[in-house]
This record gives sequence, structure tokens and C-alpha cells, in this order.
Amino acid sequence: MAGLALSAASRALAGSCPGDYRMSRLIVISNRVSVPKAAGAAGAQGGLAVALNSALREHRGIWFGWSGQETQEFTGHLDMQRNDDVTTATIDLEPQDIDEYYNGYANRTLWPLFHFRIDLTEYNRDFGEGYERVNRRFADSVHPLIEPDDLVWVHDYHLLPLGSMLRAKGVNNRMGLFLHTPWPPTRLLVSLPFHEKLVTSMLEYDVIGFQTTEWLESFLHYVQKELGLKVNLDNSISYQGRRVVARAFPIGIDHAEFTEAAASEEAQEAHDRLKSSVRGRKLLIGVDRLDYSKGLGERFQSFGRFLTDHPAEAGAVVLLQIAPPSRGDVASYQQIREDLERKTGHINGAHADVAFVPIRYVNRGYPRAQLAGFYRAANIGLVTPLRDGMNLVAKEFVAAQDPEDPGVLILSQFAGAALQLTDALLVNPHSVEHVSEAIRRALDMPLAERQRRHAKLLASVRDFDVIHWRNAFVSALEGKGNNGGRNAEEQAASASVRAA
Ligand SMILES: O=P(O)(O)OC[C@H]1O[C@H](O[C@H]2O[C@H](CO)[C@@H](O)[C@H](O)[C@H]2O)[C@H](O)[C@@H](O)[C@@H]1O
Ligand SMILES: O=c1ccn([C@@H]2O[C@H](COP(=O)(O)OP(=O)(O)O)[C@@H](O)[C@H]2O)c(=O)[nH]1
Repeated sequence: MAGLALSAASRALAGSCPGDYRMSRLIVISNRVSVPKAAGAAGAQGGLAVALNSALREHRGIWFGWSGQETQEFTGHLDMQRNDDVTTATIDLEPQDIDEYYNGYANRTLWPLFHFRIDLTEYNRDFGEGYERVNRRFADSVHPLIEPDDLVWVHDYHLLPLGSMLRAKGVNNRMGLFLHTPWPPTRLLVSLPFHEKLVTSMLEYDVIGFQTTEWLESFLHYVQKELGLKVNLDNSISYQGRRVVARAFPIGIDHAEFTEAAASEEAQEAHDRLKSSVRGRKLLIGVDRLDYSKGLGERFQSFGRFLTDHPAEAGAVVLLQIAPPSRGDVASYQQIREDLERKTGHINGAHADVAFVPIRYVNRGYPRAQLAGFYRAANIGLVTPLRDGMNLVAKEFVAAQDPEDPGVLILSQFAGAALQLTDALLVNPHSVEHVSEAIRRALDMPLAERQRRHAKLLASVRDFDVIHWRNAFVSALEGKGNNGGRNAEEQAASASVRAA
């Protein structure tokens, strides 16, 4: 596996060396850090980690973040490691930090709010203080590592105010933020105490990246309506004499690396094992972290509805749902877990017989090579989040299919991926009837239509891969292009915000 990750990285390097000028170093900062696997080591890396590591190799950079470990007293000690030409620097956090910053403000306040779940959003002042404290700890710890010409690339909702804290320490470098989640509508965001302070702090970045034009548009709307700032024709925001570029950079998978993984023996074995276990039945697959944003309860109910509406299909279709537990210290995640256990039991109880169980619900994670084999064995990929920044599983499902006999992707209209994967069967995940009908349509879809749709989906997944994404972001961070390289969609987004 490490060999696959490495070869993907070298391809990325070969394909993207910009020429003879001296590249700036890149400092990547994220909540967690993925240490690259040494050559020959076992285990898999995510596509994002592979892409960021390849960018770091190219730019001789450092990846900084939380180690994922606890310490009884925060010392600021930096654990520096060099693996496979990438330097990582990590800090440990105190239990109170983890509780208030990661489990608290990040995952009990911002995550639900950014996924439009105001009902699950908790506004606790301690969380806000813990979030600020940890962002300050990040700033204090990473500051000594930053040299004058470095590009600084911060990731995600855990670290929104980090750029402003670094500016306060005198960091004048080009700094960018990429948000992996949705950005909520202004009407929801204003329910967050101190929302102006949080969003204003983000304007210290030079580039702010979103997954889609929809989230970009919501952000620009907030900036205009709540902060009273001017959004220029090129989507930039004029702020204190500076120009802040806001753009959509839809993330992709590492298509080349994933295709290699899908062709591996490990993938083939996983495929064969699953295929023989379903014994000729049609297979639907879902792969998601166990998160309420992924719409798993609604998905199970839609599948139950399909079985009720089509009794002749009972015994002829199986849903495999892989759902590794996530953020288990947060009550809403414990609740969704219990809810899903109840729903699975209920649907299986109603539709199973002695030799058949309709839902296989698996609470563990699998390496991506095995996932690739599972995806390929499936007739339908069910990707039905209620809200999702992008959703890489949808793209992996497409990349894993046999183009001669591809499965059908059923995709929520509320996933960021739906703006690119328009040849999927797009559904409203809140409507069990709609999803049930899409399952019927997918099962009945003629081969020629499956092939035609898949070819278009694959072209998008291949052309807009993770290397394309990180090159686009890094170029914007370097300040290349007069208009920040905006596409027609983004120009339309800013025009509609100005019109609003
Ligand atoms: O680190 P965790 O708390 O275990 O969570 C895992 C990641 O979840 C989120 O992923 C998002 O990023 C994906 C890639 O851009 C995107 O496709 C997806 O829609 C998002 O949900 C989170 O934003 C990451 O920071 C976490 O590492
Ligand atoms: O058992 C699993 C389940 C998921 N994943 C990976 O986790 C990522 C999930 O990314 P996505 O954007 O779909 O959602 P997120 O979990 O980041 O919100 C994908 O690359 C999956 O292949 C995995 O490696 N093993």
C-alpha cells in the first residue's frame, strides 16, 4: 500500500513542477496530521494525505497539527519527524482542550451548525474559550517554524481564527484557509454567539477556499449582509486595505492511486469474498463515517420502503452499510448509533427470512483497497447525506466501477459532489419515496445508459482529482492569476450575491 501511495505522489510531482523559479516552502496546518508511511511499510493513507504529502515534498514543507494524543499538562513540545521526505510537527493536547475544542466547539457547535443542524448545535461559552485557547496554542507552537517566504495553508473548521492569531504575532506570509465542510446560510450562522468576531478573523487569510459555489455564495452573502463589506466583481473582499480572495476549489480523490488500489490483489479478494456471499442478489453499498450528517437513518428507511413497495424484490437485494464509528465522545453521535441499531433491527425483523437478511450493517472501517473491491461488487452506490462538504465516497465508487458493466450512483442533491457528478441519479435524501424510486430505476437501468452515465462521471472524477485541487489552491495562495482563476460558475455566484 505504501508503494501505491508513493507512486501516486511521484506522478503528482512529475505532473506539476512549475518550472525554474524557486518554490516557496509550504506549511500545512490541520487539526490532525497524517504521518506519511515509509517506503515498504504496511497500511494505507487517505487520498487527501497523499496529495498534501506530495505537495509538501515538492515544496519542502512541514505538516503541523495535533498528534491525536493527550498530555496531562500542555508543554508546547513539538514532536518533529521526517518520514519519506516530509516533515511533520505535532503537539499533544490536554484532556480539557480535547473536550472543549475538538469534542466541544468543533464537533458540538460548528460541525452541526455548518451541516444545517441548528437543533443539535450547542452554544456553550466554555467550548468557545477552549477553541480560542487551542487555536492560540497552535499559533504559539507553529509560529517559530514559519520562515518569511513560506506559504501557510490552514485546513477546516477547527482552525478558523488561526490565521488572525498568526497575523497578531507578525506573520506577514501569504496564508490560506480551505474549509472541507459546507458553509451555512446567513440566517443560520447568525445564531452563533460572536459570529461576527469569528468570520472577521477569517478575513486575515489571503485566500479562503470552499468545496462548492453554493458554500462560497453563502459566505459572500454573510460578508456583505452582516459585515457590511464590499464583494468585488472578482469575488474578492476588500478588507482593511487588503484583498481577500474567496473561491470554490472542489476536492477530488487521487484517481491514479485509487485506480491502482482497485486493481490490487487485496481489492480482488475483497470483491470475490463479498460477491460470493451475496449469492446472485443485487448489492447496494453505503460507506460512511457514523455521522448524523450522512443521512443513514433516512437511507435505511428508504431501503425499507423499497422492500415494502416491491415485495417481489425481498430476498433479491441486499444493502451493505459500512459505518465506522466516529467522534464517539459526543452525545449526538452516541444517539445516532443507537438509532441506527434500532432501525436496522426493525427493518431486518420485518423483511428477513431464515436464509436472508436485507441490511448488513457493519460498524468497522476497511482499508481503501478493500473498499474499492466492495464498491466494484455493488450494483448501486447509495450516497445520501443530508448535507456534506464534498463526499469522496461518491467519487471512489465511480472510480472503482468496471466501465463495461458499471454500477449506478444514487447521490444526494445536498452533497457538494452533486454539483460535479450530475450524471448520477440525484435524489432528495429526506424523501423515502424519492430514494426508493431511484433504487427501482437504478436496478432497471439498461446497460447502455449505465455505461453512458458512468463514462461522464468518470471523466469528472479523473479530470478534477486531488492533485488538480491542491495545485489550484496553491496557485491561488501564491497569488497567481489576476482574477484568481475564477470559473464561469463562480462569476455567476458572485453576481447573484451582489444582486441579492
Ligand atoms: O477527524 P474526524 O473528526 O474523525 O473527521 C474526519 C474528517 O471529516 C470531515 O471531512 C470532510 O472532508 C472531506 C474531504 O474534503 C469531504 O469530502 C467531506 O464532505 C467532509 O465531511 C472533516 O471536515 C475533516 O476535517 C475530518 O478530518
Ligand atoms: O471503512 C472506511 C470508510 C471510509 N473510508 C474513507 O474515508 C473517506 C471518507 O471521506 P468522505 O469525504 O466521503 O467523508 P468524511 O468522512 O470525510 O466526512 C473516504 O476516502 C473513504 O474511502 C475508509 O478508508 N474506510
